[in-house]
Amino acid sequence: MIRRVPEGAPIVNAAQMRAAEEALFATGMSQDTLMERAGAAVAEQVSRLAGGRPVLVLAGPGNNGGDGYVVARLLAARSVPVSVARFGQPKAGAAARMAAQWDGPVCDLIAAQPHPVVVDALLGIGIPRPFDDGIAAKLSAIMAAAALRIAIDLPSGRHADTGDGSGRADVTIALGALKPAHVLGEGGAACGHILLADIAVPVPTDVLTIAAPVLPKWRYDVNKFSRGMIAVVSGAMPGAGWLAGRAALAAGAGYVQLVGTAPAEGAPHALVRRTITRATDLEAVLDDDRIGAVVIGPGLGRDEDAHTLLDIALASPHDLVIDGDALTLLGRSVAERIGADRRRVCLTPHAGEFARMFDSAGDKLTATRAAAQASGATIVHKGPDTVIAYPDGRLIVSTGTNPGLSTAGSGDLLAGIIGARMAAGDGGSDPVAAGVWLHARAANHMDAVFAVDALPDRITQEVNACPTR
Ligand SMILES: NC(=O)C1=CN([C@@H]2O[C@H](COP(=O)(O)OP(=O)(O)OC[C@H]3O[C@@H](n4cnc5c(N)ncnc54)[C@H](OP(=O)(O)O)[C@@H]3O)[C@@H](O)[C@H]2O)[C@@H](O)CC1
Ligand SMILES: [K+]
Repeated sequence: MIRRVPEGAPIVNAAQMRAAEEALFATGMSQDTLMERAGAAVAEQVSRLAGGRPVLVLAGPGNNGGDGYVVARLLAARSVPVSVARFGQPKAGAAARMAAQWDGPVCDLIAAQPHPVVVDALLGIGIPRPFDDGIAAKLSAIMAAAALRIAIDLPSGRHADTGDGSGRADVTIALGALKPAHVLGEGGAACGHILLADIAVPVPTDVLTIAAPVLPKWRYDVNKFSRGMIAVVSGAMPGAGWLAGRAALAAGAGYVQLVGTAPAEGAPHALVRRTITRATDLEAVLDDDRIGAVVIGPGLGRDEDAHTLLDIALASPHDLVIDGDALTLLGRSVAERIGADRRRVCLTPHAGEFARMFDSAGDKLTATRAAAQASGATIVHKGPDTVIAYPDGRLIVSTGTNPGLSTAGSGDLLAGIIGARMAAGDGGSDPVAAGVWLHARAANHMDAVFAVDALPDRITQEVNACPTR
């Protein structure tokens, strides 16, 4: 299943969400009004998704439970069959006032009967404590019997900032903004499809989910160099370099050179093969100011030649995409090796490579942002939750991608696509995010199992479908 996650949506942690709500309350808005607004947005979605099936709302003691009582009332007003299973006494304030307005069927959670549609309003962004054994068993029976589980804000039991915990849902309706739990790791997967309810709470943040890119428009006099000339440095395993080069062509590059000491037999004809006799010959190949970006790392190996090739690429003035073995060769000296000059450097580590270069303790958003700021590079920290961090502190998260992308060669394609977009010139949206989006989008249009050799054609279709500016 490919999870749907809203594009270009803000992501904030629980403390930031509370601060945003407090700022709104300080302008005179009441908590009841905001809760009514949240409940209305959720009820609208639940009534659409339930399709007339009976709904059970599980209402907890906090404001998440308060939202649940509003949802129950608004569903009943739409003639949806609905009842409430209460967990704990609603706390004083808006939650208690909303509970008092529910005059429909209600029972204690422990006595609840199975329903086809369950709305989980037990716990939201409050810090969750584990449920006691009886409640946990009842909850899991109710959830297992439901055909559709819709969580308000978070699947109850998940920690908003980390996603740790045990709740699950088929659909999660995030209120006001996404939280890290919606996008990171196992917690993200546990949320199912994510809908974002706009409850008009301004949430200032520089962390967003990825959005469809706008690509730069070609000038009337476009040529193969201005479309983007890429040098893909190929190493001990030339197949990886071919994949990167093939993906660069697929993503719109005008001229892709595959440079390496191993003869590139069998590579697609559209790739310009430059077989060099010694690794040091790379210097002459890169002495070409038409080159828009150099991709190095896929299949590079870690031998002496690999070191030489990487040294030469780093010494060149070109924008760089550094992937695979080249990341491992850089290791902890990445910041000093890539230097602080004005060219753009993009590093594309998976979790293991990231840990060899940077401190990976803590959550992925914080660790990736710190790494980008320390190195001055844009970092694509790959995984089921790919985090792109820019040196200025911004973060973009790509999640919900076809798990079929987790295969050897997939990262080689990504490096090539990003290289192509970096070399394509200015005018569109950020080239690194564009590359990540194209890669994920192409994969989402494939079946669950596919060979990466088949992906470039799909990448081209995605490029052609993108708007230009
Ligand atoms: N702020 C606003 O105006 C708006 C907020 N909105 C909504 O509010 C939600 C946040 O509300 P919230 O802060 O009340 O936290 P929430 O997660 O509902 O409850 C925490 C409570 O649960 C309790 N508890 C925890 N674990 C437990 C356990 N195992 N067993 C028993 N109890 C347990 C915990 O108890 P404690 O640990 O404090 O003893 C605490 O009392 C947010 O997600 C959104 O849905 C929207 O309406 C928009 C307007
Ligand atoms: K919930």
